[in-house]
Amino acid sequence: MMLTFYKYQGTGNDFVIIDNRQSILTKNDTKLFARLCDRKFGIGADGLMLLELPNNEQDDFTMVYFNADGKESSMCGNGGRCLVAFAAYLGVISDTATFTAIDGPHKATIKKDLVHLQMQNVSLIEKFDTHLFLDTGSPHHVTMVRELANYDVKNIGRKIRNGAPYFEKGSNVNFVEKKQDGVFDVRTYERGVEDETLSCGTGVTAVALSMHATNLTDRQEVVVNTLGGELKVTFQETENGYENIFLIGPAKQVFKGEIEW
Ligand SMILES: N[C@@H](CCC[C@H](N)C(=O)O)C(=O)O
Repeated sequence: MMLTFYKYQGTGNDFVIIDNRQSILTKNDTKLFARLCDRKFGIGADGLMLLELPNNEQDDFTMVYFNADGKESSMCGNGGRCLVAFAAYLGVISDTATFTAIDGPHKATIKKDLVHLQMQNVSLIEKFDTHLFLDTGSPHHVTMVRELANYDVKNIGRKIRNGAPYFEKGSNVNFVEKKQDGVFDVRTYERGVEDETLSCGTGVTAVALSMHATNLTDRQEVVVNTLGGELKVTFQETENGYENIFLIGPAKQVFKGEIEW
């Protein structure tokens, strides 16, 4: 049997997307998802998403996200932006979307080819001597480094991801360098891909909030450069933490295809 799929990328974080409104696949098809994400034996991607029917009257669709290892995971910011672009391509939405992902409800708008995705509020940023830790829909360890371009993200990231206090559950790990006020470079080791990816949207969001929380910028509009391109994060600091957080950037369809399954 042939399965129709779509390939999308958001600043180089790439995804297989399947229109699952007819429930052709289930969440238990984890071996299939891992095979489709495999860069040698499948299509190749950092993750896979199912666009499913909404579970309530407000939503346009439901987002279900799996890492490249085939396991369902927490929120994917770049994935969410790509799924909004896919929903527009399908005609499920025009230029605004309301959908639910594993971390709760999201709103998004498409403006001039950029997807503005609202992320969950963040009330807790844990500060340690060497790093910060926060959850922006997915868990993120954020640490400042020098000479980011030459940094061994894969090996040092893997060690932190597997070490205390994260162990098997893991964390994504972001290495950051300040470029100028309100502009930061980041490279991310992603849990579930178990490698560096070109970009991580929840990671970029975590970096922007962390930089503000540690006074490395007082701007509430932060530019974060990833290896795959530029993302912007806007937010408001309130007495409850950070609210009205938006992750803003491009999301492009790369190709459509069919694969035997
Ligand atoms: N690439 C993502 C994050 C995907 C989830 C992550 N790998 C995890 O398991 O925590 C993004 O753009 O946010």
